[in-house]
Amino acid sequence: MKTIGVLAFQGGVIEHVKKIEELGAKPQLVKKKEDLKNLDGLILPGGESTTIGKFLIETGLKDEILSLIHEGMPVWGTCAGAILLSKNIKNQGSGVLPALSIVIERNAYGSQLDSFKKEVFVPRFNIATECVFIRAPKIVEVAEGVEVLAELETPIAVLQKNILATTFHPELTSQNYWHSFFVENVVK
Ligand SMILES: NC(=O)CC[C@H](N)C(=O)O
Repeated sequence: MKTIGVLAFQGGVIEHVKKIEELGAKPQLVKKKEDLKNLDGLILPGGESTTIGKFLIETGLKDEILSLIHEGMPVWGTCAGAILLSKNIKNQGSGVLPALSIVIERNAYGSQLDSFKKEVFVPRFNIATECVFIRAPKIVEVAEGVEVLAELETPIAVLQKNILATTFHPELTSQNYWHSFFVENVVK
């Protein structure tokens, strides 16, 4: 059985845990270095990227996770998680786990009130998936080697080898397409 970690400092943790269980994999809450042992993949949930970033630095998890990602551990950042993974945050330097070759802009759709839901067709799945955007970032540039999996004017889901990032929250819908893509195809 695959074990999928969920970074559990803050944000949409429980929703990801439920999806992992639904798919028959084993969730593992990650709060300290020991929790990273024997993971097949790791999810960085949405929340507030600056807050989660501070926890990553204070606990020393930042360096551990970054080296695991460089060694090929599959990782998926949703919303704030995608910001943490970005090599370039527009006007703000880089994410705390700068592994993904994109430029991302925080809160690019406006305030909490500008949060929205949209069905977006995903060519790789050949189906439209429901996407929930909450104070979402926008991916404004992708480097060569980064595959765009879904777009809503700008890329909203990208894959670079073992790194998946979505600017929306699939864990807040009743669908499992994105979780099963991560667990079955990104985690091997
Ligand atoms: N839903 C989310 O994860 C929002 C991300 C948040 N706006 C940030 O910049 O960290």
